[in-house]
Amino acid sequence: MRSFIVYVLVLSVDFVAFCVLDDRLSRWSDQGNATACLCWQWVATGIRWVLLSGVVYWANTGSSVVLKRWLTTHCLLGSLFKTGQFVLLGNYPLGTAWRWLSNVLAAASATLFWEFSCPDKTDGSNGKQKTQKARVLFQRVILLYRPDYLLLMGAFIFLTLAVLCEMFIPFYTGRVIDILQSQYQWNEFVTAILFMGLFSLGSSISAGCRGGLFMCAINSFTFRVKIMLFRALMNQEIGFYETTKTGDLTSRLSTDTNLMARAVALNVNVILRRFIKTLGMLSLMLSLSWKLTLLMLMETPITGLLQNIYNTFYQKLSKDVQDSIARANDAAEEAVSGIRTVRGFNTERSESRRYNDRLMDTHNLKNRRDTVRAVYLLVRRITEVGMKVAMLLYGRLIIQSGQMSTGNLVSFILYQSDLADSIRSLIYSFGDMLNSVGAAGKVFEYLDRKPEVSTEGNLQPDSLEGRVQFQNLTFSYPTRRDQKVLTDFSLELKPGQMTALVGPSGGGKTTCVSLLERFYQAQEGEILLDGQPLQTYQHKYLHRKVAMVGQEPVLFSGSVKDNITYGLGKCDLQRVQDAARKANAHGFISQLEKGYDTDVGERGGLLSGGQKQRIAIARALIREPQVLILDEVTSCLDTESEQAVQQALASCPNQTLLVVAHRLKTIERADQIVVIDNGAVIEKGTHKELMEKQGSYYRLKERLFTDS
Ligand SMILES: Nc1ncnc2c1ncn2[C@@H]1O[C@H](COP(=O)(O)OP(=O)(O)OP(=O)(O)O)[C@@H](O)[C@H]1O
Repeated sequence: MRSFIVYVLVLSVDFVAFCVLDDRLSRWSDQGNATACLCWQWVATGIRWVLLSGVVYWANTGSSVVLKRWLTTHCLLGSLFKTGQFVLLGNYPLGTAWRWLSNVLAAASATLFWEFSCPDKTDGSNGKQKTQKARVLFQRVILLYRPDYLLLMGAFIFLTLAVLCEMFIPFYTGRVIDILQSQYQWNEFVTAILFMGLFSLGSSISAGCRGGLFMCAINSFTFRVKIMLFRALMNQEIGFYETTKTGDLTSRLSTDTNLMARAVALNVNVILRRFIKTLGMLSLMLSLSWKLTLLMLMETPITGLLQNIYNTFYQKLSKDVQDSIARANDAAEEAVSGIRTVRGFNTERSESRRYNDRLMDTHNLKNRRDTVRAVYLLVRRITEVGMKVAMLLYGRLIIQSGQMSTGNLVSFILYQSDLADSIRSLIYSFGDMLNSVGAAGKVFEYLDRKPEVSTEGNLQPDSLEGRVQFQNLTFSYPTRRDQKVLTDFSLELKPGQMTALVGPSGGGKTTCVSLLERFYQAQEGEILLDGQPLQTYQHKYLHRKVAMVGQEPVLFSGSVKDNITYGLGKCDLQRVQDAARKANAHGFISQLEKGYDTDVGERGGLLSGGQKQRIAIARALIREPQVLILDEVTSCLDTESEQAVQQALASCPNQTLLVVAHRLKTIERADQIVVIDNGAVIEKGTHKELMEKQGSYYRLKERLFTDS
């Protein structure tokens, strides 16, 4: 309400001041002294500005930036407008009230333009920080381009050449028209045509070279960044993958790296090209007619405002479309990768519906985005036509007064449409560049991310006993920080001994294994291997010495041999076969069509669950680990295979063996059975001891192992 009163007060004071000052202005005008009129106009502007600022200061409206800007624009614009009018026409065709109203409207649109195009950077630190961040990101992208500087430099040279050549084509078109209109000399005409042809050819060749070099630079940049990003992602801890959506990661790798490459090469290409062209064309246009140029430049703020409003809406909607496409892709990927479950539960229709709904979202968003674009194009065309009409009318005037030839007007109009395109494209590319730099920000976020579970240890002792101590571990998963899975958990695994973890489902057995594999970092306590904290060991060394076979063994596409030697590089076949024999896998592998060279299919899809499990065991055994972890491995194995595997494991007397098992046979022969429930050890001992005790293990045995 207070602001409203202030605005009304300011407008009233302004109206009175305007009337009084305008009276004086009219008198100068009546005397026909245009120069004195213009000078008085500027003096009046100063007086009004001081007066209105005084009112705002007196009303103590705080630091209303919009009001101050409006005031300045409101006072200044009239004078600027009239100066332009004076320069172009030299008279004042409007009455006092109309002039005041046109002043108000012009100032309001200028303020709006100001607000949209240059959001306040001093108002809050946010805008400033954003710009600064964009600048830093941009610099980083440029630095990443370092290996391609030569290509970029070549591209920029061709860019400049292409633009220079392009600029002279309309000029010579106008000349040819002028020559044709006069009693021309044949050689004059041929020379003009020849120049036009030469400049066209030069522009095409240079543009081609420029495009090629830029594309080369972009491709090589994208290739490098993708590799860097993938490497950085591979180093992240498991928790990172649990908290980040797969769709996000793939879109960083595919879309954002491309956008980032475009940020510099394509946008800078466009911006520079357009900038050089704009400057060149402006100087050529000024030389043709500075009055027409001035008139034409009046379109720029309107074009800028339109483009800026459009960019804001369009970019937001484009982002929404991207997100919705990612959601639709997620739904499709989930259904395809879980097709067996989908079929098993007869959910084909509901999965199709889910995908359909998400696609529908994308479709609606795309429609909205395209409508915004259509409206923008319509308004833009109307503005363009309006400006063209104004220019032709004014052009007629100056041709009639002999200040310009027809050919020059044709050249000018050709330049004008090009210039309008250049300015629009400059504004768009600038917005797009900021957008692309935003994508770069997301890529850098992952590139800079330090994994929470460090892999930077460097301890690699020659011999390892394999004594593992879990010391007072407290742990909760990154996705559920408030739910403690292990509380003050302590346990020792002795070398040469087999420890079996048992307990009700969800008790925390697999969590212990995951911590020993360093998939996660406990919040409190630590795990020692031979008395040294696990994180001090070198990453590669640790995973050679501590090997695990998980609940659901994952194989990668490739041969059986590739999968067994996974991560070891070259290994001779004998070693591979020995490991396969220990895992009771050699028999079935030998019967496969190509033996160890047989392809296992994507994720090992061409093998049975038990076969995959045995290959996974062979993959762990070939490393001859000092600590071997088997997490419910035997669940997929038949009794015969299980016995064979047990025997093989018994043949490594010094190995520390940690087994999570549900089969009594596996557990019975363990040196130590540990019952885990609710993230804590509730009972410990040999099978015999625990049975005699008739505690948790005894009850668990009754409940869980009766099938054995
Ligand atoms: N990645 C995860 N993120 C969040 N919570 C998890 C995760 N994995 C397991 N949990 C939770 O941690 C608890 C312990 O799970 P854990 O897998 O260690 O149990 P378990 O004893 O191995 O069970 P099971 O015998 O069924 O395999 C459970 O409550 C489970 O829901």
